[in-house]
Amino acid sequence: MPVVRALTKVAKKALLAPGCGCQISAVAVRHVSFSPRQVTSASDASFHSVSFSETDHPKVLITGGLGQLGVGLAKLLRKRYGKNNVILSDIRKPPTHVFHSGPFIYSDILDYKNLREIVVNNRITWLVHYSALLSAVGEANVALARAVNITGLHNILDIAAEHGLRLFVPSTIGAFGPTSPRNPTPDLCVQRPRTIYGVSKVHAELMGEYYHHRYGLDFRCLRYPGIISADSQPGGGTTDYAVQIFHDAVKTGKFECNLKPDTRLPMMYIDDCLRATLEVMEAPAETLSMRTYNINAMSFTPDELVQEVQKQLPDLQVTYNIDAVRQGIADSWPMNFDDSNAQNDWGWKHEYDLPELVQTMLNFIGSESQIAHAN
Ligand SMILES: NC(=O)C1=CN([C@@H]2O[C@H](COP(=O)(O)OP(=O)(O)OC[C@H]3O[C@@H](n4cnc5c(N)ncnc54)[C@H](O)[C@@H]3O)[C@@H](O)[C@H]2O)C=CC1
Ligand SMILES: CC(=O)[C@H](N)C(=O)O
Repeated sequence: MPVVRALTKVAKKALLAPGCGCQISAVAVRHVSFSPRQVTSASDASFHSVSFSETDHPKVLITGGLGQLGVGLAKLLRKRYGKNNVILSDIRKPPTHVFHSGPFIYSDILDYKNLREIVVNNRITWLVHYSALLSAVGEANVALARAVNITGLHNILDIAAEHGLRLFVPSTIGAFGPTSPRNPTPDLCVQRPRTIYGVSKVHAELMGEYYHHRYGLDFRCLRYPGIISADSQPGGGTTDYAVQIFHDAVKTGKFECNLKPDTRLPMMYIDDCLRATLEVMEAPAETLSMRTYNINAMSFTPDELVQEVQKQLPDLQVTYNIDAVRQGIADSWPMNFDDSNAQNDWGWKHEYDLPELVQTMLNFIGSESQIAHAN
């Protein structure tokens, strides 16, 4: 079956799925083979370039891949689809071990033509779009955050639509604001975030869903909680304290927390986050009643985290020096996340709660620091 016809069939099916805005299906299906961006070559203007057969391994490109999450995701996907089928990209220079662990390529998401060239030359079928400025660094540089998180996303959406890619874009607890229900926060509710990061992520959710309905783009999005990892550093967010505490506890026995002790936020261990990403990317389209899902694991305050860490390291000393910007952001975010739709639709279930998280983090960082001392 020619690819455009097949895609039209898929788009029709998607449009007829529950929650899909069926009343506009005739219009949307009629437009499914048009590219959202005017391109110079007529051959680029439809979904002809790459077709993804379910029996093949996907060919994956990860943007912003040198941040907290990208290297871990590449490792997981390479194990599953083969080393050369997953390309990491970023604008930074990769550390030696990352450079030697599989394909890496320079890609600035603000350079549309370069991005298109990478997708075409490498016959990319899945795109995981991780490039972003996070909440705290975004507030410190709004113009750059707007460019990377909004203009960059437009490039990604257009390239994904033109080349028939399956596109994953993460959203965040930061896509909610002070007028959202905070305990728990459901998938569908008021979203009026007060950070450029949150505004850009709501924009990404809405644009991705619009391209899905309008052009048949296979857009998939998870709203991540704050992610906690041992072997990668966070990139300037509000939830970073929950990673830093482990490093400081092991290395110095002292930790200065920049959020108030009773600030409750949803959090997740990185292995759960990356597995959820893989699972939603592999989920059959017909199981997805929505295209943007909350995912949840645990929820804790700095005080609760400190108490759990002190069960292992009783001498840990903690002081509080509140960062007004981060505290303001945290006070506007969800305290608990409702992920029942992800559980019901594609079987999401987290594995790590607070005790397992703390044990795993301390084991990892403790053994790393022993190795460092021995060398
Ligand atoms: N880490 C977390 O706790 C959470 C992360 N997320 C989302 O997951 C994604 C990945 O997050 P992290 O790895 O933590 O972010 P990060 O801040 O650690 O890494 C982002 C990467 O984007 C790259 N980048 C910046 N400008 C770029 C450009 N013009 N072109 C290409 N790359 C560019 C940076 O060099 C950096 O390596 C982001 O979209 C973030 O919003 C969502 C919720 C929680
Ligand atoms: C929860 C996030 O999106 C991120 N970690 C941040 O704090 O900005």
